[in-house]
Amino acid sequence: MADGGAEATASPDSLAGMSSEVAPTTAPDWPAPVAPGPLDATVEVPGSKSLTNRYLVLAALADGPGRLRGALRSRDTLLMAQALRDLGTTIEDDPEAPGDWVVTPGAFRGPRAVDCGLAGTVMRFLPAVAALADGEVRFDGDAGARLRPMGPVLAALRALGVGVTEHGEPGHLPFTVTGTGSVEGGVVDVDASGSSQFVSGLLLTAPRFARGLTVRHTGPTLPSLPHIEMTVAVLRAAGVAVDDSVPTVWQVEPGPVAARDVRVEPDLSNAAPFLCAALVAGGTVRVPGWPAATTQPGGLLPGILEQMGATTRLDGDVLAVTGTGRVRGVDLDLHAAGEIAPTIAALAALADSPTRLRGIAHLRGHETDRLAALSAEITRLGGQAEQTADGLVVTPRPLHGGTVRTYADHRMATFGALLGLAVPGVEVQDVATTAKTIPDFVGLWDGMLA
Ligand SMILES: O=C(O)C1=C[C@@H](OP(=O)(O)O)[C@@H](O)[C@H](O)C1
Ligand SMILES: C=C(OP(=O)(O)O)C(=O)O
Repeated sequence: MADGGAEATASPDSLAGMSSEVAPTTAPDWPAPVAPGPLDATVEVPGSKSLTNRYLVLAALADGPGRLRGALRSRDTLLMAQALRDLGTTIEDDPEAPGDWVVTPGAFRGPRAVDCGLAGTVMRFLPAVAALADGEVRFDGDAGARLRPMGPVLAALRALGVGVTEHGEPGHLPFTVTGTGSVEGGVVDVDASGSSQFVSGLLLTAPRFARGLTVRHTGPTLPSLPHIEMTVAVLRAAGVAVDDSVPTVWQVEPGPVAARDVRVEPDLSNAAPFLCAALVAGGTVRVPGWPAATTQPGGLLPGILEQMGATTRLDGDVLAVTGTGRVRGVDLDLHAAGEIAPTIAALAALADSPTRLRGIAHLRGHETDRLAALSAEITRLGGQAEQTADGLVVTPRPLHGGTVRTYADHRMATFGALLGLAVPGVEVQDVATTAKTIPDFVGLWDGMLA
């Protein structure tokens, strides 16, 4: 089971190799169900993608075996696990504790090839790990992954003396990192206006650099700060000293990464379409396991949904969102929580007044150009949505049925599902793309409506 070995659960792993280019042509469009009436549902949302992939990387860098409980098993996390295995880490299921991953660190090895799929976390978090390997590590992914920005990560590694060879468009996959077994570290400037993951990916491996690492952000904007705070929090929880007292500068001390036994929070961004369903259909949707405090950007959802007309209540660890079927438009700066923008855009298209979403220019480099995709798909169904320099303006109009194109983007599929709750005749192309972060999306959606 070490070194590239298959894990015991065969079926979820088969998702990891699933090509998002192939899926759309083989699967029929999914008829998105119309809400049967006001909802009264409890939805158990699987683990957080962002936390699972951070914990996997830190466990592989740790000073002994660790355990992840409640880890997400989806395409992005299975790709991360497989890549770490290929690099020398042992990641196994525990037959005594189904769902747990037991991670035993090993020396990182090259030459190897990493399949990033379309996962930003894999393509941005693993190049720094590969710099610790003793040989070449080639990175590539889906056709769509080759469009996603990578330049600042590659420039930072080069500035740190790590060998990087680009094989295609400069600043994009595919590329090769040539590790020598160690990285000196020091100080590096990074323009992270395109993605917070450029910073997170350097910080996660930084404690294993000989001198640690100081990362200074140089760009005009910084998206997804909660995700960087998440990186800092998981590092600190593993005993790593991180100074983030100066805004947009992060200083990671060199030192051991403690092996840990961690439980992964539910994915609050994946909870979003279910919670939003209560606003669209009326009634109440509950999500158990809601953390009292979190660095996930989905923690902002209760406040946002209240602005859009919901009432929310946290009862112990159960978040309940209640809607009336009427949605209010909003003016929102989503730079901290860009990954929930497609879901909020669906609400906006069904609202009773216009919505402006700001601060999300970087969504043009997500799984697809999400501003273009959202504008095109809202328009396709008869709505009105225009791109701005840094977001979208959505002006509600009566929508009609039609096929929502998903562009290999899981959040475009859940966007389509949400519209379908209120608009008869919506079909979602390639709903299987949801497997990127939530493999049983259709089952959970049907269960919520049953
Ligand atoms: O670090 C992470 O886990 C993530 C950071 C964010 O990326 P961007 O800063 O590129 O938006 C987010 O959108 C993505 O879904 C996950
Ligand atoms: C932007 C996203 O993913 P990634 O981690 O691939 O960047 C997302 O899940 O919305």
